Amino acid sequence: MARVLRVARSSSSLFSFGSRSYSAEASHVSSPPPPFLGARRDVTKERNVQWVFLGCPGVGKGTYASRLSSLLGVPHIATGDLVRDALASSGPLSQQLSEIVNQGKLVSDEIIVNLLSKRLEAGEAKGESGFILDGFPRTMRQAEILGDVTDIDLVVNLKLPEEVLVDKCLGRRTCNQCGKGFNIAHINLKGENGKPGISMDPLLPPPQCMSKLITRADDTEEVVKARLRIYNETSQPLEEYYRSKGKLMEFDLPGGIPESWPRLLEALRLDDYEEKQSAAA
Ligand SMILES: Nc1ncnc2c1ncn2[C@@H]1O[C@H](COP(=O)(O)OP(=O)(O)O)[C@@H](O)[C@H]1O
Repeated sequence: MARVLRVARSSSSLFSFGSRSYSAEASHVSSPPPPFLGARRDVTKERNVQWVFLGCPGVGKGTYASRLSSLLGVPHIATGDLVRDALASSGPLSQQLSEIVNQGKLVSDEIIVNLLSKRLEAGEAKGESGFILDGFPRTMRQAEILGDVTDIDLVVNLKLPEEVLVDKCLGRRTCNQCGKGFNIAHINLKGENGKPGISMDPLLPPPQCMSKLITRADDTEEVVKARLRIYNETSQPLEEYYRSKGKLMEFDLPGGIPESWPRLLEALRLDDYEEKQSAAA
């Protein structure tokens, strides 16, 4: 992060990110857009990447953000994980969050900014630099706050047909021992009206995880549909906001991981990244 982000909680209607305070209502965009560094830039020579992943629930943001973060050596920070960690802890915040999350609603900007600030601050203390944000920003207000405190290089918007998203959310499973994510859904959507079909094999767990799979409490059909509706309402302006800054990269996933991963690396001009890294070492 270019600047240290500190959380200084003030009154209930004011919250802070970095040196700035925000009212819960007012909205503004301050600094002019930073220069577009983008994916074409040689990530080996500059500071670590500061990227954002946008996309509907179930699109696979977590999977691709996590793979890229391992490749680029930057932390993958998923606000959904921060919320689930806070939910798992005891205390009043956990109770407050569980009601919101289990209805598929968004938690307040104040709470999410506080959770993210704390996570970034802890990372900085450990010497982390750069990040791939997954699930943040989710609202225009969050995007404006983020833009006030740091430069985002690139926003990757992952896309899948809506019909696929619900099935993918319902197929999600996590091993409660190793923490890895899997998906048991078989997707086979036929192409129509000029749109290509899409098929995805399930991502099945290894035998040792099979009996330890858990499903997220908010991955029920009703809650997933509510999350998709809320995402569509709040994401449109975000896409436009980043598009107007020349930072948005749209990426239609062509299928499952085996087809999509190499194409995503190509789109990010990272297809020969590993080779370049070992040549430079
Ligand atoms: N940036 C955010 N703003 C508000 N709420 C958030 C944010 N990120 C995560 N959450 C909360 O955590 C829940 C789970 O988030 P996530 O794991 O990103 O799920 P999804 O599958 O919907 O992308 C969301 O439904 C929401 O309640």
